[in-house]
Amino acid sequence: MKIRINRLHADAELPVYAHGAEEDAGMDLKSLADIVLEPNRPALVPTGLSIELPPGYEAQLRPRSGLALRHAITLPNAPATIDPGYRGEIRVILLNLGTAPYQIVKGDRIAQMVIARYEAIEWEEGGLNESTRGSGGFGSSGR
Ligand SMILES: O=c1ccn([C@H]2C[C@H](O)[C@@H](COP(=O)(O)OP(=O)(O)OP(=O)(O)O)O2)c(=O)[nH]1
Repeated sequence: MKIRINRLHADAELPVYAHGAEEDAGMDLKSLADIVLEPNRPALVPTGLSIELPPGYEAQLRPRSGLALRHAITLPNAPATIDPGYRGEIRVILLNLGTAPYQIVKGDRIAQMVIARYEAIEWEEGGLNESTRGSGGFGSSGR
């Protein structure tokens, strides 16, 4: 499917699948700025992109596993939600869980974006059907 996208800055780059749409779920998002990530200080990183998702679709932003493993860089709000009605710039909240500052350079791939369908639901109040689990949870079935 086609999704409308705007570059809000001449240097903004469209997200791409690294191995093609058949093999990847996530497209890499690139930073539009040089930013130093200080340990334990969330930073808002611009992408220079805005999109128009059809109703029933969201974009989810997720960490890149390489950055997470090698540099302890994550998205504290992952999976971040980009709503179909949002027309502003997509920005990525990055958090450095390491102990040393980490330099993000303009053009670095900082996160991945997955386009996902969701159900728009209405609540129906009333009796709930019985189930085997019932109200058990939080380890009730043992280790
Ligand atoms: O990492 C993120 C998270 C959100 N957004 C944008 C798109 C999203 O549609 C909008 C609102 O996000 P969210 O609903 O998570 O924010 P909120 O804290 O609940 O604020 P709001 O009251 O604006 O909904 O902000 C981003 O660009 N990056």
